[in-house]
Amino acid sequence: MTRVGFTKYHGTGNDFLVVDAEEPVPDRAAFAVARCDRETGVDAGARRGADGVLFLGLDAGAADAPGRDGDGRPDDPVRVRMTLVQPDGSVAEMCGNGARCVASWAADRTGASEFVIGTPAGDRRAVVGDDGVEVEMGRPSFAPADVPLAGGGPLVGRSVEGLTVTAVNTGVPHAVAFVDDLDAVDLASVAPPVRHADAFPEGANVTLAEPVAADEADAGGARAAEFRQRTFERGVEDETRACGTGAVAVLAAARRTGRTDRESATVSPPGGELRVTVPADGSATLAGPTEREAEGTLEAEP
Ligand SMILES: N[C@@H](CCC[C@H](N)C(=O)O)C(=O)O
Repeated sequence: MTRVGFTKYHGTGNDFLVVDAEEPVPDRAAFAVARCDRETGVDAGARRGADGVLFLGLDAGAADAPGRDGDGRPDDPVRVRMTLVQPDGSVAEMCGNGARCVASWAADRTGASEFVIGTPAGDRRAVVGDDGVEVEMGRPSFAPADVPLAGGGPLVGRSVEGLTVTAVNTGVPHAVAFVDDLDAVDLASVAPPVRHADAFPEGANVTLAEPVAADEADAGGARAAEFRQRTFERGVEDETRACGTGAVAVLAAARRTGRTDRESATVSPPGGELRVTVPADGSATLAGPTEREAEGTLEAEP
């Protein structure tokens, strides 16, 4: 039996097995389905199983010590190719917390601190610093073709399966609903009908957000600076401890629906605290801590 090496990382509780893309895994979907299972999957790190497997490829030469090219200029950022295979075997176009873990893994491997991560949603720059990892997340889009939506115009503050949602693509589709009491919602019951609604031909992650703070000077204004977040993830088919594309979706939807006019906010999923920016013009960013939890080997064929 062939064995492959893995490392486990998490970003604010969103946990991933990381496997070098060179490793001989014959069926990545079957590997992810088996290893991510919360009951029977990999017993490593804080929780058994995982929210996905990141198959990563470092570009040739990236493992060299970082420094300066022969001409004295700093090296170009190291390129890493990222493929996230989810617990149901599907491949996600983008994953914000996954991308933060990718940068941590690449930093541990190379000693570099700046990376360009190649994802199916496009290239994303990432910087590893003392207080965490920041990733560029691209521009959130509400355009029906981008989300994607089944038809009509943008879906902003409209009822889908009983939940008032705003649909936005932040690398993957999210249906964002603002609620007064996040803890009062039975997400496991409310989310699946929205996740599978006809409005979303490719499905959607379902993200709930509760605005929790507006400073005194802003009383009465649309200036929420902090949100709590919960996300039911497509591909995991369950609630996760954190979702980075979801955190960006919260601020993008809050701006779009007039709940805040701030370009930056703190978004807190159950697993920790994320810093998000959504500028009026330009790429969103996502920043927060990551942690390397465990490493080992696994049979390549489950
Ligand atoms: N956990 C992720 C999102 C992963 C993709 C999602 N489940 C989907 O299929 O759209 C994040 O941190 O962004």
